[in-house]
Formats: sequence, structure tokens, C-alpha cells
Amino acid sequence: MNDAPLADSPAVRRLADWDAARLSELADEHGTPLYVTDLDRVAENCARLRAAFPDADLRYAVKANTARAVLEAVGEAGLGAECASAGEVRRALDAGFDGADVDYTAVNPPARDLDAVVEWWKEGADLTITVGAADALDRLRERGYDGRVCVRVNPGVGAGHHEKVRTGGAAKFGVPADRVGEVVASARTAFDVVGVHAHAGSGIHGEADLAAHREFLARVAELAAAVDDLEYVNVGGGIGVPYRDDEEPLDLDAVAAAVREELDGLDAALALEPGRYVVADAAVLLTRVNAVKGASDELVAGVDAGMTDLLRPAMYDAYHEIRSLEPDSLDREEAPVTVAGPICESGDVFCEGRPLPVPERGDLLALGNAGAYGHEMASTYNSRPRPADVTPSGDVLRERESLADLTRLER
Ligand SMILES: Cc1ncc(COP(=O)(O)O)c(C=O)c1O
Ligand SMILES: N[C@@H](CCCC[NH3+])C(=O)O
Repeated sequence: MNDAPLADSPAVRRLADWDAARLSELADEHGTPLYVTDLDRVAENCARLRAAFPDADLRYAVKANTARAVLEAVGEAGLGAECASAGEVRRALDAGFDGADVDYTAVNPPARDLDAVVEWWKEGADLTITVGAADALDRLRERGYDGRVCVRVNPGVGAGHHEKVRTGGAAKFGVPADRVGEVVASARTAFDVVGVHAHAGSGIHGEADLAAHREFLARVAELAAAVDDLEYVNVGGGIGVPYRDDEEPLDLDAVAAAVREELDGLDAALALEPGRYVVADAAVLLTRVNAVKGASDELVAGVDAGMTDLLRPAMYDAYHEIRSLEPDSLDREEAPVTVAGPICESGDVFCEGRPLPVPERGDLLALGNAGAYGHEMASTYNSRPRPADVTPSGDVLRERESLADLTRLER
């Protein structure tokens, strides 16, 4: 387990905590847009989770950030891996996770994914497959799988920062409450049923979210209590981080207390699969201002990163802190600024009318908390190659895609 000096590090890494001069050097050296990912921070966040949940089986939700170096840092910190596809399972195994520490959460699993995962299981990867429908059990049986299965239940309630990421209660996820007994009994005829799983949603942060999360936990506990002989109950991920600079950090101990209280009395171990919490504040996205236009009360700074590099603002209206890294930025006047990317969509803006130092062409800006669902959700829409990702010391985690990469698979 990585022994990071937790007491010395702030609970949330704000943009102001990053070394602006170093970020600027990295932008000069590697170009922009550029992700900068701090692997030490990943290890610290894992250690915080371990301190808050000392006895839990923690499995990092790989979907938040699959860079191999991130996966390796998480593995070294002693967490397992929760994977949403065969591709993620492959990445986790290749990054050195033991099969027994890997979960494949199969949501409407494509045949190709089931084929691949069952094949790796036959080759010796003793993973667990989390299944949310009787159908998926049949399809595993047909492929000769008789290993570890966890049954995903639909608790009927969810939580999270946006309706698009609240999964608990959404019809597509999990076995409906009134069918859990029947599905578990049928699964037990063919598989080793080890757990019950549910996931409320993502970005749980703040009093209201925590209250909804408690309701979710209580419901999961009720459903799990009706199932005998469970090794564990997995309450999913969802632990949020503050995105606004004036928001308080989430009290992890309060979350842990809520989980303990709501699951009290269950004769099963606790498992969690946090993604965002591990990586969100471990990365920033750097972007350069290409053009400034408009009057001082409605300035638009056109930057070289767009929704293809960081989708969250366009998709969820998500807030990301933005800071100018120019040494003189503190001396400049502030004005309401819209920061917009180069994509041909009006939704391609990172903020609208936000008070920022008056931007100039060539300025370097940083967007905070870009480590979770940032590079991971990048696309090549508008034929824009995906950005590079480097560490603060300049090691390249992911190279920038080239124009040739865009057409490499075309025939
Ligand atoms: C099944 C499952 N587990 C874990 C997570 C991780 O969530 P988060 O990144 O919010 O911790 C997700 C994503 O929301 C998920 O769908
Ligand atoms: N992609 C979402 C989180 C969803 C996680 C997947 N279940 C976000 O950026 O907030």
C-alpha cells in the first residue's frame, strides 16, 4: 500500500495548488490541449479512501480514467478494478491486476464482450461478473462460465450530479426488487453467487445528495438482507468531489459513517467501486487562447480545447474551475468571459460569462478537476485528434493522436 503523506496534502487539489510555472513549461514542451496527470495524487486519493473504509474491498471504477499508469498507481495502492467492458477488463489485466481483484459489471453485455471475458476466465483470470438481468446469466451459462457472479439489483432510488448519471432506479440497470429472490435462486443453480451490487449514480456531493444516497443505501441493505450467504454487498461508486472553488470538500468519514449505519446488521463484507474520487483532482487540462472577441462585458475567449477534449460541460453543464496561468493575470481586470472551443456546436463552451482576468491571445488557461471522465470521454469529432497526457515531471502517459491516426483504420 502506498504510504502517501496524507496529513500534508489538502483534501482537494484546487487549481491554485498546481505549480503554474511548471504547467506553462509543459504546455510549451508538449503543446495544447494537454492533460497533466499527477500520479502521486492518485495514490493519495486511494490512501484517503482506504483510511475512510479500512475494511472494505475497494475496486477502482476504471471507466473514470483508464491510462495505464493510473491503473498501475491504483493497483500499487492496493485497490482492485471494476470494469464496464471487455476492453476495460483487458486494460486492468494488462496493468497487472490479479483476476481475483477484477469485476466485470456487465450492463446489456455485447456478445463480443462476454466471449472475451469468459475466454480470459477460462485462461485463469478468476474474475467476478456482475449481472443485472436473468438473460445475462443464460448467456454466461451458454458460454460455459460457472464462476463468481454478483447480482446487480435495482434499488428504485438513485443519486448524483445530473439526471444522466443517476443509475439507481433507472430501468436499464439491475434486477427489479421484486425479482431479486428468483434471479438469485436461479443463478445459484449454475454459478457461485458471491455478492449483491447496486450503484446509485455519480458525483454524490453535498447534503441533498448524501440524503438521497442514504435512502439508496437503506434500500440496498433491505434487498441484500433477503439473500443468504453473501460474501459481500457492493454499494457501487459515486463519491463526489467539489468542482467549484467555493465548495467544501466532501467529508469521506461522513460517507463512511452513513454506509456503516445503513448496512448495519448485514452479515456480509462491504465493497465499493469509486472512480471519480480517485482521479478527478489528479489532472488538469491546459488550453491556449486562440482568439478574443467581443466587448468588455461579453468577451469570448476562443481556446484550442473543446468538447472533444473535455465533454462534461457540454454534456452535463458541468462546472470546471478555470484559471489563467499567465504571470500577470492577477494584475488584470476581471470581466465576464465565455470560454469556447473550436467545435461547430453552440454547446462547445466551458463557461459562459464567468468572471476571469481579461484574456489575451496566447494566454494559457487551466481547467481543474479534469482527471475523471475527462480524457476518457474525449472523441475525435470534427476530426480532432485526442490530446496528449503527461505527468508534472514530463513523462508521457498518452501521446497526442496524429492526423494519420484519425484515418488509420479506414480501408
Ligand atoms: C457500476 C458503476 N460503478 C462505479 C461507478 C463509478 O462512479 P464514480 O466515478 O462516480 O465513483 C460507476 C459510474 O457512475 C458505475 O456505473
Ligand atoms: N461521465 C459522468 C459520470 C458517469 C459515470 C458512469 N456511470 C461524468 O462525467 O460525470
